[in-house]
This record gives sequence, C-alpha cells and structure tokens, in this order.
Amino acid sequence: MTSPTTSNDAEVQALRREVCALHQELVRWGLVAWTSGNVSARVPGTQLMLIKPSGVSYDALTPETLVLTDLHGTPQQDGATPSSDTGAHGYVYRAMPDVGGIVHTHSPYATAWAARSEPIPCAVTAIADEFGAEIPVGPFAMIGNDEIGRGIVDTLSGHPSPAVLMAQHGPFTIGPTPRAAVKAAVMCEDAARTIHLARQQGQVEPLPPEHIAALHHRYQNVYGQRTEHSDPTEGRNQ
Ligand SMILES: O=C(CO)[C@@H](O)[C@H](O)COP(=O)(O)O
Repeated sequence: MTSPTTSNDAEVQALRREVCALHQELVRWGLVAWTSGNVSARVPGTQLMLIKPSGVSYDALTPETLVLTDLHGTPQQDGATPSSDTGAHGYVYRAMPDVGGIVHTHSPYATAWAARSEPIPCAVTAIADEFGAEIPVGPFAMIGNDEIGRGIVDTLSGHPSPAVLMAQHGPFTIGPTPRAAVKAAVMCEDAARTIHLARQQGQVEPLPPEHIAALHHRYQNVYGQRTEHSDPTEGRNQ
C-alpha cells in the first residue's frame, strides 16, 4: 500500500517544476490552443497526482499553480480547481499502475482523425516505432467524470499504442513518465499529419504485421543511447 505525501515534499516540488515545463512543451509543439489540453503526473509511490488547473492560460502556469489531488480527483490543498479531465486521469492511474504520466491535447491533425472516429493506420516506420500498431479510436465519452478514463483503459489495455483518439474529442496519451506521455502526444500529431498528407496523394497501405512488430521491438529496445546518463525512457514508451 502506498502512502500519501504532502505538497511540501522535495520530490513533489521537483515534479511540479517538471510538469509545469512539460505543459510548455505542448505549446512549443503546437498541440494546444488557448487553455485546451492538460498534463498530469503520478507522484511516485503515492496515491496522488499533479495536474493542470482548469481553464488557466499556459502563460500563467507556474509550478505552484498545479493541483495536487488523490487518484479520485480530490484536491489535497485549498486553491485552484483541477482540470476537467482529472477524473479521467485518476481512473487511468488507478487501473494502470505502470502509467506515470498522461497527456490530453486537441492537436489539430490527430483531433481531425478523432472527429471522424478513424484510427490512424500504421503505414510508416515512425508509427510502428512509437505505437507498434494503428493508433486506435476510443469511444465517445462525456467530459467531467471517469467515463473518458474507462474508454482510455478499455482501448489501451493490452494494446502497444501509448495513444488513443477518443472519438469526437481528441488524443490522450500515456507513458511510464510524464515526459514519455508528452513525447507520445507529439508523435501522435506527427503521425496524424503524415498519413493525412499521404492520403491526399493516393492510397495508404498499412505495413505488414511482422514488419510492425520488428520495428517496434527495435525502437523500444535498441534505438538511441543506452548509457548510464541517458534518459531510460527515451525511445521507449513501455
Ligand atoms: O477537452 C477538454 C474540454 O473539451 C479539456 O481537456 C480542455 O481541453 C482543457 O480543460 P482543462 O484541463 O483546462 O479543464
């Protein structure tokens, strides 16, 4: 059983700085408009998470403005209201113990696929590398409770993809760390854009399953640096 912690812990303060910086990555990569989207991180070894305050401008986010909640979305301090998607994030953390970070965006190309409820086919090596399959579509779910979380868990459990396109809403991504989840959000938008462009020029053929499996295995296990000081989640989403 894990124990709660307080927002004064040095570890939580460091995580606040990291999650705040990761929200700026969503802006830097053009994945969010106005106040859309959010990032959360599980506080390791606890039943707590840090998440964006609802409806706050990315310019106004500071480490202190992030909201510490339990995994049912109950704030652990007075102050800002947590993200509208807090119930969804908490549901995923409760159901998927290996998930350490979750990201939601309305990035335009991925959200266009979500608007059509159409999975993104695994038709190029970059999609096989990161997602290991097509990027699946999850059910339409209303915002504000754990319905979205159920859809994410039902779709991604046992699936290699760290991204799901929630129907008529947008992408949600998961990772062992919040940084890995942000990376999956960046790569999901890149995949959505690439296959959209390819479709304008002709038919798109998925890669054969054996090539997808081999590419995914190589990227997750061999690609990149494997030194003592490298980020162990770089190139990996599992
Ligand atoms: O998808 C939605 C609402 O459609 C939300 O995810 C917003 O994009 C951001 O909400 P907050 O995290 O600011 O509450």
